[in-house]
Amino acid sequence: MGILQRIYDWLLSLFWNTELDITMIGLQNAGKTSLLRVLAGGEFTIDSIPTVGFNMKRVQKGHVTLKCWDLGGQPRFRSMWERYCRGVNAIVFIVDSADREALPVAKEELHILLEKPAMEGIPLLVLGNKSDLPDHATVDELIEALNLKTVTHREVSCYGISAKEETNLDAVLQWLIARAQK
Ligand SMILES: Nc1nc2c(ncn2[C@@H]2O[C@H](COP(=O)(O)OP(=O)(O)OP(=O)(O)O)[C@@H](O)[C@H]2O)c(=O)[nH]1
Ligand SMILES: [Mg+2]
Repeated sequence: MGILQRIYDWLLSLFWNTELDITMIGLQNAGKTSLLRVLAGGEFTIDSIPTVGFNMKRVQKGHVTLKCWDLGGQPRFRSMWERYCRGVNAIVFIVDSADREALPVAKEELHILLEKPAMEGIPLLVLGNKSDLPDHATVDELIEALNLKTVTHREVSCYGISAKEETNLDAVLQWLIARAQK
């Protein structure tokens, strides 16, 4: 590549490339790491290893780079969620929609986090993952179970997805990329 072309590309990236910070949280086994792997163009694996601490991947979509922080969901890692959610462009809260017994704990952890003053106004995308499994909770059921109607002073959306079958992932990317226009 010629030097002029390289300077031109560099200038273009300065003006056009927007990087968004996204943090993915949720209880263990919800599918955060699986979702991020698939969004980044990788293969879905059934034997995904529980995340110790955190994991970061960049997802490039046109002129927008999504810098995604995927945090561990086991109880011992939940206290660090707040630190990684401060100042981000969006929080993605993922639940296993087929594990109805885990929803009360998920609701509690979500609301504990959102009540923190530093979380005020940060857009929230709630994803009910594993829609490929039988008897999964619908979006309406998730809105109810997670008490999402009480979440105010921020943008909130809730989608049903499957990282495994790659269902509805375009909607997820569209929603995240739209945070760049705000
Ligand atoms: N059927 C089905 N299984 C899924 C889906 N997404 C993830 N899984 C499985 O769920 C399990 C947990 O996935 P992970 O991505 O490791 O979950 P995590 O939320 O990152 O868990 P922690 O890192 O411990 O917080 C793995 O066995 C995945 O294969 C999905 O859409 N459908
Ligand atoms: Mg993980």
